[in-house]
Amino acid sequence: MEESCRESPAESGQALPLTRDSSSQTISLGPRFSKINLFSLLSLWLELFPQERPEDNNNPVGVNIIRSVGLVVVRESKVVGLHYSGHELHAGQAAIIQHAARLADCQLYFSRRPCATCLKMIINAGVSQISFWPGDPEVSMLRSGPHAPAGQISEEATLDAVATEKLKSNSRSHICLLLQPLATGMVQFVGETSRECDFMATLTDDDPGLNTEEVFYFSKRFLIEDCHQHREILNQMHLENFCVEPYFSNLRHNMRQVVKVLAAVVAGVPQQHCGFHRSASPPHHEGVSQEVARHCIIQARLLAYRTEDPKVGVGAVVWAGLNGLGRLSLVGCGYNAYPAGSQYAEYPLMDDKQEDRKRRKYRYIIHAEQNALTFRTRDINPEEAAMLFVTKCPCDECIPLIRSAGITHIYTTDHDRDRNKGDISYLRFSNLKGIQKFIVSKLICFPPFFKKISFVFAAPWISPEAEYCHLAYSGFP
Ligand SMILES: O=c1ccn([C@H]2C[C@H](O)[C@@H](COP(=O)(O)OP(=O)(O)OP(=O)(O)O)O2)c(=O)[nH]1
Repeated sequence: MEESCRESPAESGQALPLTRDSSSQTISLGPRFSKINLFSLLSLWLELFPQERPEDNNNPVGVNIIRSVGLVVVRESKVVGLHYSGHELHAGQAAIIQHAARLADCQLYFSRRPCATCLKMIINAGVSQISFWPGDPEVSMLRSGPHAPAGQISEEATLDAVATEKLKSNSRSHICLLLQPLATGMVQFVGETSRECDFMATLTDDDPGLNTEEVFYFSKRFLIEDCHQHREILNQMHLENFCVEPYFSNLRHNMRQVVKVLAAVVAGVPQQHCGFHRSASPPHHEGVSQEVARHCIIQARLLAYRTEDPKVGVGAVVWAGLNGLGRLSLVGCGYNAYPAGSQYAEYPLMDDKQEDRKRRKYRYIIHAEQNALTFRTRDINPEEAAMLFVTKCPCDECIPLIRSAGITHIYTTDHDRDRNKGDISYLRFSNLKGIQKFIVSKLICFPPFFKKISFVFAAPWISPEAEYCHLAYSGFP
C-alpha cells in the first residue's frame, strides 16, 4: 500500500463531509474504505481464489473440516502479502514460506481464525497482530467431520479451539477480531458505482442491479445464518463479549454490510460466459485462466475504493509466477492517491472539466500502477510472468514504468484508450509492444452452429492487432 498513516474523515466509519481544498473550493466526495475494511474485504475475497481443483466445499459427509482461508499481510500500513489456502498449504503456511522471519512485526488479517498449526508458526515468527473475521474458523465448527453427528462441533474443532486459545494467551502477538463498521453510505455508494464501473459499461447495457445470487453465496460462506450457532462458535473462540446484546446484533449487522459490499464489488465484473481469447501466439507465457484474471481484477476494484481521487478510483495489483501457473506471488498493489505522508485534501482535487490547469489534480496524484510498483514487495524475475491487473487503461505516464518493471501481461479495460484528455492521455497503450494485453470486451453473440467455428478462426471481437488479446464475453456454454 502506498500511504503510511493519512486518515481521512471517513476513516473510522464516518461519512465524508464536504471537504475544502487549499483554495476553499467546496467539493463533495464519496465514502471510501478504511484500511481495515480494505484488508478484511481482500482477505474474504482471497479465500475464493480459484483453485486448480475446486475446494471440497459440498462434501456430503463433511469429511473435510478444514476451510479455505484468505490472508492479507501488512507491514507499516502497506500490503506486503496476499495469500490463500491451496491443496498443500494453508494460507498461514504459505505466508510463512514466502516471508519467513520477515513476518516479524507484521499485521495479519485472516478471513477465518487460523488453525493452531498455522497460528503457532505465525506467533513464532513474531508478528505483531493477528486478526480474523468472526465466522466459522479454519477448522470448521459448522462442518461435522467423518465421525461426529451432523450439527455437532467435531472433536477436532474443539481441540483446535483449545489449542488456539492456549497459543493466544501465551503469545505476545495481539490476537483480535477483524471488523470495522463501513463508512455511512458505503453500501449504497459501492452498489451504485459498481453498476457504473468501466467493466460493466463495457460488458452490458443492462442495469444488472446488485447480484442477489452473489449476496446469497457470500452470505452462506461468510455469515452464520443461525444466531444460536453463531453464539456457540463465538463462545468456543472465547469471544463471549460479543455474544451479549447489543454487541451481538451490531456484530452481525456489520458482517452483513461487509458481505453486501463485497457482493456489489464482485458483481461489477460479470462472470458469465467470460473467456480469454488471443489472436497471436504469445511472446512470453500464457496468461492466467479467466477465473484467476477476474479474481485479480476484483482485487484491484476493492483497492480502488480506497482512492483519494474525488472522481475516479483506480486499483492495481501485480502478481508474478513461473509460467503464470501454479501459486502466484504478490509483487505489489496500490490505488490512486496523493503522495504518501500528505495530509488529506492538501493538494488540488479538480479535474479537467474544472478550473484552470494549474489548479488540477493531475500533477499530484500517484497512479495506482505507480503505487503498486513503488511499494512492490519484490522485484520481478525476467523468467517469470508478471501480470498487472488494473481497473483503468494505463495512461502514457505509466506505460514506460510498466514496461521497465518487467510486466509481461496487462489485464484492464479499454475505457479512455486512445484518448488525449489534455492533462492525462491514454495514447501509448495501443502501440505498446512485447506485453500481452487483455481487455475486457463484450461478445458478439453467434447462433450455436457458429460458436464453435468462431473459436477456431479469428473471431470478430478479437482485435486484429498482434499480441492483442481480449477478455471476451463468450457465448460458449
Ligand atoms: O493509468 C492510470 C491512469 C489514471 N489513473 C488515475 C489518476 C487520476 O487519479 C485518475 C484520472 O482519471 P481520468 O483520466 O478518468 O480523469 P478525470 O478527469 O478524473 O475523469 P474524466 O474521465 O471525467 O475526464 O485516474 C491511474 O491511477 N492510473
